[in-house]
Amino acid sequence: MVYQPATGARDLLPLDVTQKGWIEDRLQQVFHRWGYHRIITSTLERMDTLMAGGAIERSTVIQLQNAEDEELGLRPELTASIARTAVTRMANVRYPQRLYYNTNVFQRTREYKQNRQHEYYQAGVELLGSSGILADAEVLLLLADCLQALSLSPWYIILGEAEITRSLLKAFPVHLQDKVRIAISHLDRITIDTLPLSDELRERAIIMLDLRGNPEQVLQKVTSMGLDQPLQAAVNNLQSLIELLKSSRPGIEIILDLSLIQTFDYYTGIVFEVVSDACGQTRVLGRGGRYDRLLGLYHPQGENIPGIGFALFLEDLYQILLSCQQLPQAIPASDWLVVPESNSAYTVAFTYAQKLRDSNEVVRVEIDLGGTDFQAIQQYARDRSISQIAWVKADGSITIESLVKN
Ligand SMILES: N[C@@H](Cc1c[nH]c[nH+]1)C(=O)O
Repeated sequence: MVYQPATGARDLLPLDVTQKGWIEDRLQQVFHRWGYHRIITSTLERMDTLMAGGAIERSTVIQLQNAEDEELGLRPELTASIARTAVTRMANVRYPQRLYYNTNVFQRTREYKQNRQHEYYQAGVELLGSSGILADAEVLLLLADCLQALSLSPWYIILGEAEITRSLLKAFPVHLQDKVRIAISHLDRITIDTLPLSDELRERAIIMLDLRGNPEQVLQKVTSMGLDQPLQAAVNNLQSLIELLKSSRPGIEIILDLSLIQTFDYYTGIVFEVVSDACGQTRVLGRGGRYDRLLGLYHPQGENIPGIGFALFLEDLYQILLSCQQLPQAIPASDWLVVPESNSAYTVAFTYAQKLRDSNEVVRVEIDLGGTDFQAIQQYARDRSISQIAWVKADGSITIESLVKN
């Protein structure tokens, strides 16, 4: 019998881990440079926590049952868990809180008409306790820094605003809102033409199809739709944010898309995706947005604390960086192979290897475990790109052999 991993689960081998680590290290450095601290929440959550935001479909969660008969699920994303932790476990902290994570998530997808479970990795940030465009801009500029740290140009941000989009959709009959939304987000003019809408509403849907592209033009178009005062204020806010981003990071590419709707539905302000066209691939590398009512759902007194964040998808980053040939092609080589030349040289070999390890924080030292001859040991060291062999004799004498790198 061959033991397989669970369907959709994955094992990462040393080279995969090296390559994933290369991405994670760069992202983590950026998160640290912006003053963010890592948080680790539980992989398992109660289903009611996961679903509280009303954002997660039960069927997409991999569920478990424990002895206490609690309904549990594997987290499909991190924002709900971090919101829960923040308001229950970090009750007396000062805001803003700058948190980041780098971890696995699980989502059940219905590929090939089967229920398949899948494990993915995400790295992201949540900035809690600040509303307003300064916090929005911080998170988007931090995202830009992440992309730069991975040298993934060209890339652009697709920016939307959940509240504006929701308000624009409210004009449509409730039972058609979803259809209109999906048609708009798929640029599907044919569906819009065939839906039972009044001429005025059809006209509105067609204008909405066009609310995507150059920010200045889109803002002008939406303003011309005759918005009420709160909606116009949200549009003005978006305009100020875009100006701030453009002046703080000249050259940043933003596509404004007021039909952008995210999978998770807890967003109350800006929503965004980051897309890269680097190395002949177009990929959505991450997404996020502002959620000012989510923490209130978990707060014992229902107090609302604003939040904004994003998640980057490590698999997509990996795929695009692989085609850019930017990822390490091998696992890190050891620096030393310490070879006891006889049974009585074991102690000396361990002592010498330890001395090497203690001399330098990043040195990698292997011990030869015996059973092969001189030539096989040299061949092993060459194959593994080990740069030096220390031949150790029982009398304590050590001969160092440097291998020329090929
Ligand atoms: N958790 C969201 C991304 C996000 C982080 N913060 C806000 N939004 C997702 O996985 O899509």
